[in-house]
Amino acid sequence: MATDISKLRNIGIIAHIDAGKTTVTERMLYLSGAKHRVGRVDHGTTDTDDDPEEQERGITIFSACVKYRWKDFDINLLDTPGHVDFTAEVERCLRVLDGAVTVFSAREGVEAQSETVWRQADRYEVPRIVFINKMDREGANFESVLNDIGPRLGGNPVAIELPVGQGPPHVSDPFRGVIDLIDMKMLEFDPETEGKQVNETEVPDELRDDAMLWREQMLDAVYDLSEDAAALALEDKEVPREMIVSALRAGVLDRKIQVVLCGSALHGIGVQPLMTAVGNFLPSPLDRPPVEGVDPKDREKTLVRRPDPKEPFCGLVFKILPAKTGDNYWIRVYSGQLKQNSRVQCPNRDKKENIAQIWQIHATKKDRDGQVETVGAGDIACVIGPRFAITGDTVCDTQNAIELPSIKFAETVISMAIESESTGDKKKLEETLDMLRRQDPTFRAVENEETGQTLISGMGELHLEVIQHRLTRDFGLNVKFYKPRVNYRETIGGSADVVGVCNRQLGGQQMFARLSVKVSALEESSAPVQVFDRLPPETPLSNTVRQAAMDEIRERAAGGGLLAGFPLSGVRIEVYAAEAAEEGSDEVAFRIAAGDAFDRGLEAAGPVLLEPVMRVELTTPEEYMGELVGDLQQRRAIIAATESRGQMTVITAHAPLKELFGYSGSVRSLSQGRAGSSMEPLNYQPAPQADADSFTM
Ligand SMILES: Nc1nc2c(ncn2[C@@H]2O[C@H](COP(=O)(O)OP(=O)(O)OP(=O)(O)O)[C@@H](O)[C@H]2O)c(=O)[nH]1
Repeated sequence: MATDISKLRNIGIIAHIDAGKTTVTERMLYLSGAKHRVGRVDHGTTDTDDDPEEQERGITIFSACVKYRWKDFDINLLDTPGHVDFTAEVERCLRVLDGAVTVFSAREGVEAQSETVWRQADRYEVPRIVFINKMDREGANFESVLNDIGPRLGGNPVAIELPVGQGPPHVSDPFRGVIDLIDMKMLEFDPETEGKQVNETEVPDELRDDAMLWREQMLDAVYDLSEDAAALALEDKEVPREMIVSALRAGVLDRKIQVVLCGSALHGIGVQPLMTAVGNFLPSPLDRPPVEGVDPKDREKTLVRRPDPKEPFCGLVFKILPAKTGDNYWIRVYSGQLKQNSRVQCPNRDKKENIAQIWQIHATKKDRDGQVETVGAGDIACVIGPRFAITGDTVCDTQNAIELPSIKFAETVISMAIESESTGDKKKLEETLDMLRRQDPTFRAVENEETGQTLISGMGELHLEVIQHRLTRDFGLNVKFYKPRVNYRETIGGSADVVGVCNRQLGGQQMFARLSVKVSALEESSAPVQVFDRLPPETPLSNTVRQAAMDEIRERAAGGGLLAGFPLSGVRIEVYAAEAAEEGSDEVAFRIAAGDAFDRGLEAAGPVLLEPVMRVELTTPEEYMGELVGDLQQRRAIIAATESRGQMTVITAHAPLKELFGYSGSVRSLSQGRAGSSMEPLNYQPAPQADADSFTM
């Protein structure tokens, strides 16, 4: 177990699909001494695991995070899927990792999806290093990828390696190793040992001038980052190696630069220097800012926790995996120590949780996975025992509670009603949905007691398809699925000034209240509803009556819009005048007037139905462009960008989700399987009038 936090690295590998994330990961685990497990990670074939220990314990190794040692560093490598349809998975990893290796393909370079993950990493302020993979591929071009990182991603790459040759064996100057620009050594990786054996030699004469030029470029970056190094350079003195490394490290940690390395993970070239670079240039938990949260008892109060074992314990649940022996809770510990057989607080659920067992999952056989008694600040571990927390929840010391910001996941955009075919299955379905919901924070399931159906919601058609398969195939449930529909929202088109009135006999008494309300549309139609009490101080209302009127408006707004009760957004409601009578102007009267004002205001401001719009990315050979664009236009899509990348054209379009059901299948058939598509929620936009009318007819 790691005790020296300064040597601990919590990292993820982020990349476009196919850039080689899995291959790089596998190679790192292999080189650090792990058993080679190709194919398991991305194919999810853990159910065929032949490791009896894994089966017995029901823990799926390599699913969330593995620990390995490289030199004197302890690395926690988090698994991040590259597929944009599951960006939530990437979000949760970015939240708990300290640094990342971004992998690009030397052939395809910076792809659209690389931009998505790069920007996600920017948002979480994650320091990065870059690995340009697939240097052995035909058409590999190190310099062109390097030069794209600035303009396309806003990065500032600094090469610390230079490839020796590029491309496959049959080209005149194939890729065969790298030159380390810091130590000015040539590194070659023996294919006989799958690259395990590294031969270090002097830089050959014919490459020396070129390498010196590249080293100068690297040193220019060092001078910008370190005054001491710049001063030495001015005096024409050699900058010591340690100073170069520490200046580059500081630059990476401050997110001013990204050091760049290259290789071919598939052929075991260049991976050891990458592993060393993870230790040298990526942050330890001590290098990251302390975490901030709020005091659950006084949410105005900000609390801070440092990665110090002496601080009170706090951690974040970032992944939950079901297991026969009790769900596996993956926790990043931010401060203090988490102890086995202890109880911790989960402020998000207002519950106490048991910590029955703590496991560390090692990648190497010699370190055997093991149960540990404690896990310290900065580290990541798998815990068995909790029952209430869901992904994104905080767990903390019961006496020193703190609630960390939860992981933000996008709202669901698609729903489907489901129903168990037999009453016997009903309970099992409920339990399974509950388990899936805890595992997957972007999945919702709400039971409708009137119809007995459950409405499940997710991030897209593919997401619900995956859930559907899991329910029927993995859990053997007999479930009926209805047609999916998009999740609409409601807003208003304009503004209105209205008066809500209550003037009626109720229980033999005359009730009276009038409330003047201004309703207006917010600029952002998806912004939460704002309700303001702007009644002047001289208003003749008691605090309770006034509060009742405001509560009524807030409750009505939370109940949804006028068209069909879909969630309401983008609306501001200001209550600015009230009139009461001598008698009969109590809470009930003002609640009635407030409800009336709400309805009139929304009606007068013009209710608008909003539909989810997706950002679609389509990659196709030129010849299918016409047909695919025609198909997109029929789906009410707006083409936002068209770009040619090598032999492929990449189209970015914005289209309503309602028109995209079955889209990936249609792309495949229109292009004979040659084009591919991916989509992610973009925003909400007004739906066609006919759709809105269908709810009011
Ligand atoms: N020639 C060559 N092929 C590579 C290299 N690295 C990976 N590949 C191949 O590229 C393909 C994609 O590699 P993966 O490691 O699965 O890529 P990934 O980024 O993990 O892809 P996803 O899991 O789909 O996100 C596979 O066929 C690999 O064998 C490399 O260095 N050289």
